[in-house]
Amino acid sequence: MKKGRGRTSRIRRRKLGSSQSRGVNESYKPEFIALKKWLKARKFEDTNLIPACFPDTGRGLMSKTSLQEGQLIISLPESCLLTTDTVLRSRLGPYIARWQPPPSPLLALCTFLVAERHAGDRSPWKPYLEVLPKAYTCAVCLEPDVVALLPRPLAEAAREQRMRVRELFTSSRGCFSSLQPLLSAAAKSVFSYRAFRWAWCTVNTRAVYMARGRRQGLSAEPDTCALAPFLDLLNHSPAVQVDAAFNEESRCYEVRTGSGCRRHQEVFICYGAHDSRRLLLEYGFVPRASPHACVPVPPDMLVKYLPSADKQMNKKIAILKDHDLIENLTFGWDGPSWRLLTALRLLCLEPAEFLCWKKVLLGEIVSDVNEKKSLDIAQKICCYLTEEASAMLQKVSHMKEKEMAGTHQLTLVETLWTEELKILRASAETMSSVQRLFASPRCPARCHPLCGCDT
Ligand SMILES: C[S@@+](CC[C@H](N)C(=O)[O-])C[C@H]1O[C@@H](n2cnc3c(N)ncnc32)[C@H](O)[C@@H]1O
Repeated sequence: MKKGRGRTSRIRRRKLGSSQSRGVNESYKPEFIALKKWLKARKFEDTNLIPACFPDTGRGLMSKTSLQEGQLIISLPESCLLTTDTVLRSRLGPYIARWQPPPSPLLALCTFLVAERHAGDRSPWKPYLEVLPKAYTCAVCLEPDVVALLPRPLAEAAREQRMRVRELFTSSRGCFSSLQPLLSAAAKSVFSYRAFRWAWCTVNTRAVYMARGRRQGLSAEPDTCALAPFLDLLNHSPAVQVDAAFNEESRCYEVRTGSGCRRHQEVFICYGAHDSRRLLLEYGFVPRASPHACVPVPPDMLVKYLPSADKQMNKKIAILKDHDLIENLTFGWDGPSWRLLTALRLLCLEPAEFLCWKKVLLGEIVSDVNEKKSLDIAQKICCYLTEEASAMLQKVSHMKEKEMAGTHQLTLVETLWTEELKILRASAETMSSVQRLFASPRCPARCHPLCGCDT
């Protein structure tokens, strides 16, 4: 019997499949039946994908058959897409066209979503609106107490996002009230901040990229978002490649798989090479064990463990700035990034070595002393960030116990810190093994990339 083809391995494989990715079919649900009927009426041809709920990723799309590399998996006719043309051609169009200053494409889409949701049964988009999430978890929706638990730069970005959405809402109030003749309730209550934020999150987390020219009646801001019913049930995986674009010939938005997919597995697309913090900020989720995940080092941490008396420090910092090496310095699953290590090597140069700074920027190792010092500093920074992550996790756990904020939001933050802690521990481990090599007087096995071995 061939290895891995026996009964035991089949059972093991089945168990793996069920715990990791097997989804529960949701296509029987009334909202999906209605959506399918609506799509069919708009000439959408049935696909091999069905809505399902997955243990790790929640609601997504499952393949009924195995998919080949390069296969067309969705082809959504233009009539199913919700774009600014949909808005301008709708009953809202003549009102929006009179707004001064002209609204951005984003504002037009958000306004349409709020008005159509309010229209309920009267909206031709009802079957689509019915399957949209009722609530979101991207940063703008997080409670202030939860935002305060995020890593500092992310908390700042979250507050900035909140301010931006608030500002867009406040500055558009006059425009919303002009829609009163179309509404069956007071414009103020229909266009509440909550309703507007829901619409903003819908566009931000679900729209596909579809660049179009400027439309009359709208501002000059880029018009790049289209809502794509059904297609927007696809979840993100950094591991897949897809080809997705509007096909001018077929007039359909098409998605082709770049990698195959087994029957009954979740089908993913890739939203971009985003790290976990960005995914939380923009999409409201944190993937587990993502290969793109990393922990950024705040620029002020770089010099925290270096002697303040270093007379060349200002020059070194200026060089790092000139060469764009002061930001995007990270720890990853396999240790400090090349950028981080290069920045530290430069900062750790002894006065006599300073003339070699160009070599450092080219990736050369100047001396064992410099290499060891850089690694020691990297380890200290990693240790500091590890302690910070552990302390934050304790805080989150305390808040969960005392029910001081929404459990779902707290769990999201907890997942982020837990993932970062895992990365930092993996990084520390890699650095320790290299440091051990440096500790031995002769180092016959200096073959790790961090060793700088050039054989
Ligand atoms: C375009 S929608 C995908 C469909 C969505 N899951 C749904 O039920 O409608 C994007 C949202 O799906 C969720 N999502 C996408 N990829 C995910 C993943 N790998 N793990 C967990 N949630 C994910 C996030 O909430 C994100 O904002």
